[in-house]
Parts: sequence; structure tokens; C-alpha cells
Amino acid sequence: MPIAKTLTIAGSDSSGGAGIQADLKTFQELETFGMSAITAITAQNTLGVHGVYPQSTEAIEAQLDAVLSDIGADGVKTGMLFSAEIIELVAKKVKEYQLKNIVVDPVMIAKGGATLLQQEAIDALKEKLLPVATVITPNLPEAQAILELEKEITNIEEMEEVAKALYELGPEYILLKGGHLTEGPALDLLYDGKEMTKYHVERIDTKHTHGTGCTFAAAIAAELAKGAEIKEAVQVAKDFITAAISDSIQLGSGIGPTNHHAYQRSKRK
Ligand SMILES: Nc1ncnc2c1ncn2[C@@H]1O[C@H](COP(=O)(O)OP(=O)(O)OP(=O)(O)O)[C@@H](O)[C@H]1O
Ligand SMILES: Cc1ncc(CO)c(N)n1
Repeated sequence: MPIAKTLTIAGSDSSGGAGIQADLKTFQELETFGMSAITAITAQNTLGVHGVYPQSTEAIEAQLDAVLSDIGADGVKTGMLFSAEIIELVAKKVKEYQLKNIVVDPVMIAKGGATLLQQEAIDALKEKLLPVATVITPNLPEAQAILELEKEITNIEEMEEVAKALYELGPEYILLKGGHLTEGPALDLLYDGKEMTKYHVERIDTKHTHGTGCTFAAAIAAELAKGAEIKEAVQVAKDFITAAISDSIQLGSGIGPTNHHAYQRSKRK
């Protein structure tokens, strides 16, 4: 069988734990052929984001056209898109190349607080990209920003309401991540317009969670690209990220990365 082709459209993380680097590692670990279009270069380490250098829309469009006009993609993950202009370009390319299996991780703010999406780009995200997404994977603060909610989301009942409201914006599925709930298990919610499916695991006691969101979304894209149904794809992604966090790596003196190889190693045991 030919190998499934996966494309990440995201920012580069020089420290290797998040962004393009996390996505490519995840694509490889899940046995797909990973490709990339870099939207921005970040100078980043475990202590935070030290610089953001967005690429021109011309450079991003050239990367997308080069890959998609020749090789194509069976699954796409979007991460840091930074500006309304870049979001509009990506939405245009999704339509132009009739891309399928689009996982939109609406990255807004890095764990250290740096802005990875301009505030004024949230409207473009809502109007242009969410309607063409197969699945979106917001964390709770991102969901709050998209829906312009004043109050924080603090429990599962509120998460269910929020998933329903996000569904109205047009994605085929909503995967709302509850990693930011302060208590209880690391619970995520999948909503398909009818049914809520819950994925929960014991919260792992570690601060080394740099890149968890990117890795999780990339794993969903890889599984969808290989032909998995959404529930199955999310289950593999959940197992993948749980293994990666359980075996997270203490590098640098801040928030270290997860171990992208942990899932495959645990399967071999
Ligand atoms: N301490 C933890 N233990 C177990 N699972 C976790 C933990 N923290 C996060 N997760 C899981 O990791 C996945 C990513 O969720 P999270 O909410 O951390 O994403 P995020 O905030 O978007 O990450 P990022 O900061 O990289 O963008 C989810 O499935 C979440 O439940
Ligand atoms: C480039 C990049 N994308 C996404 C995130 C969010 O984890 C990050 N820290 N850096």
C-alpha cells in the first residue's frame, strides 16, 4: 500500500518540541510521509518564545503550491498561522486543492504567554478556516477566545455547551481539549453534531508539556490520512500524547518537550 502523505502548515520551533518539528516527528512515528509549509520561524526554547519571524504569504504560497501540485496530501494539520492574511491563504488553498482530513489546531498563545496568532486574526479563523475544517482542536482558552466568552470554562458541563457552540461555526467535528481544567483527569470531548465522546486519562504529574497540543493534532491528522474514522483517530492520538507526556524529556531549565517516540516504544514491549 502506498504511504499516507501528511502536511503540516505551522510555525517552526527551534527547540524541537512544538510546531513543525513536533508535527514531523509525530507524522514519522505514525508511519506517514511528513511534509511542511512553514508560516513563521520562532526562536524558542524551554524558557519561552524569544522571537517570531513570520514568513511572507508569497513564501508560504510557494511551499504549498510546490507540495500540493506535485505530491498532494492525504491529511493536513494547521498550527501557528499568525495573521489573518496567512489564514485566508490557507483556506484558499484548501479549496483550490480540495484538501481532505484538515485538522485545525487554533494555536493562539504559547505556554509562556507569547502571541502566536494576532488578535485581529480570530475573525478570519472563524469565517474562513473553521468552515473548511474536518476537525478543530482548541484548548479551553482558545475556545473561549473563538466564542468571545467572558467567563472561563471550568467543568465538563460547560465544555459540552462550548463544543456545541463551536460546531455551529462549521467544522465537521469538534475536539475540545480539557488539559487546562485545573482539576480531574485530562479529559477531551469529541462532538460530531449528535454525540459527545469522552476521552480521559489520569492527569500525569509533570511540567514538561511543551508541544502537547501540536503533537496531539498532528497524530489525529496522521491517523485520518491513513484512513481511520474520527473516533479511532482521536483514540490513537490520545494514546500517543499520553505516552509522550508520561515519558517527557527534561531538557533545558524550563518546560521540557514530550517524547515523540514513547508510543511506538510502548507498543513494542
Ligand atoms: N498533564 C497531563 N496529563 C495527561 N494528559 C495531558 C496533560 N496535559 C495535557 N494533556 C493532554 O494532552 C493533549 C493536549 O492538550 P493541551 O490542553 O495541553 O493542549 P494545548 O494547551 O493546546 O497545548 P500547547 O500549549 O502545546 O498548544 C490533550 O489530549 C490533553 O488532555
Ligand atoms: C511554533 C509553535 N507552534 C505552536 C506552539 C504551541 O505549543 C509553540 N509553542 N510554537
